[in-house]
Amino acid sequence: MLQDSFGRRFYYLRLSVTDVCNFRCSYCLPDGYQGKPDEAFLSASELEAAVRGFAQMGTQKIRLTGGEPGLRSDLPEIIYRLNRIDGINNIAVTTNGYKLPQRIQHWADAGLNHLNVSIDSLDSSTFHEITGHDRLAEVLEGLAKARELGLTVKVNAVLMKGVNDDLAAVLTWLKQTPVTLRFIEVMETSDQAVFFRQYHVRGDDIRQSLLSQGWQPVLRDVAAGPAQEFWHPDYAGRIGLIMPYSQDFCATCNRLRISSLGKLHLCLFAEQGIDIRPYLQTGVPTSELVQAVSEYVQGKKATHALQSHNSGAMANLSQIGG
Ligand SMILES: Nc1nc2c(ncn2[C@@H]2O[C@H](COP(=O)(O)OP(=O)(O)OP(=O)(O)O)[C@@H](O)[C@H]2O)c(=O)[nH]1
Ligand SMILES: C[S@@+](CC[C@H](N)C(=O)[O-])C[C@H]1O[C@@H](n2cnc3c(N)ncnc32)[C@H](O)[C@@H]1O
Ligand code: SF4
Ligand code: SF4
Repeated sequence: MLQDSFGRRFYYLRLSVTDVCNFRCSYCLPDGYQGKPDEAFLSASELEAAVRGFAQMGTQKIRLTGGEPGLRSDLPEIIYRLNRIDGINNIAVTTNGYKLPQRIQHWADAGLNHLNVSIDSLDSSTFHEITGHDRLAEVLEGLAKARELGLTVKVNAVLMKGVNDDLAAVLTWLKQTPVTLRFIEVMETSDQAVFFRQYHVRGDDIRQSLLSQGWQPVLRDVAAGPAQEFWHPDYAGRIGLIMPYSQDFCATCNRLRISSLGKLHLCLFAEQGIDIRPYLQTGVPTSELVQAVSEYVQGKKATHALQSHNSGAMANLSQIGG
């Protein structure tokens, strides 16, 4: 089992399948995608080779992210291939929900079991303002379809002071809607220092408010993401908080990341990654990947350095998929 020098084990692998995105979220790509859309992103067979290796090292859960993973036309094939690998029991996608009603059936047919959809506001004009797209209704329709297809569905909302930090509106929605909505504290990246200063708000006030209203913490699974989740007997949905600025956030880190160009990153805010693409080629034994990763992971740091405004190489989260 893959383990770092602090005894943390890695059950969860996040794969960015593209860094291209069609949205312009204010906290991520406010001017839209600026890179080259024809970069050589890892192919379905390279992704499969990577996941075979990581499954041998104890990975149980794969999340496909981006950029916008839905822009990869071979996403159903990728899901299908990864889903058949021994040891992998969870395949998840994080998406902005663009054309979700048309796409979700294909993803579900390929074996997707979990879907996280970014919905920063349940008000359509605020959603439009944040993302640059007037598509809230489409995204909500896709989300409902995903639930009908039996997927576990979660919603991500990046918490922004004065924009979407109204807990009451979210609670009204969760009363009847059986999904988990997670507020994510906005994280500072090198492109977005000014935005961060203006909009960052701590999730802890929401946590206190939830506890005082009878919400109770949910126990985390070993392969769970970083959210602290809460449930309430009077609500169909749950609420989660992702608070990277809170103490000990990184103590339970159980995940590694591979960028769309094949670099393994030990942390979302690492300075660099190592190129693992050479290990993913036909004829290269999986043991070579396993050895390289097992050695590299020993260099994983205890925590990020966001408190000192150091975001490592992270200009924006679309580079590696959050
Ligand atoms: N700092 C930090 N933020 C993270 C980490 N993992 C997830 N996040 C943040 O949470 C956001 C939402 O993550 P998702 O892609 O929905 O995945 P997840 O939270 O692991 O999802 P579940 O597996 O469903 O719990 C990411 O885009 C990041 O903004 C992490 O390891 N470190
Ligand atoms: C980078 S996106 C990639 C997947 C897909 N495009 C989406 O938006 O769901 C993954 C998640 O990162 C979150 N995110 C992006 N930039 C962020 C930031 N600076 N701080 C916190 N979360 C951020 C987004 O809200 C989204 O939920
Ligand atoms: S958060 Fe996701 S949808 Fe929004 S710009 Fe970034 S990558 Fe695109
Ligand atoms: S910031 Fe880095 S160390 Fe901390 S939880 Fe995220 S990936 Fe893990």
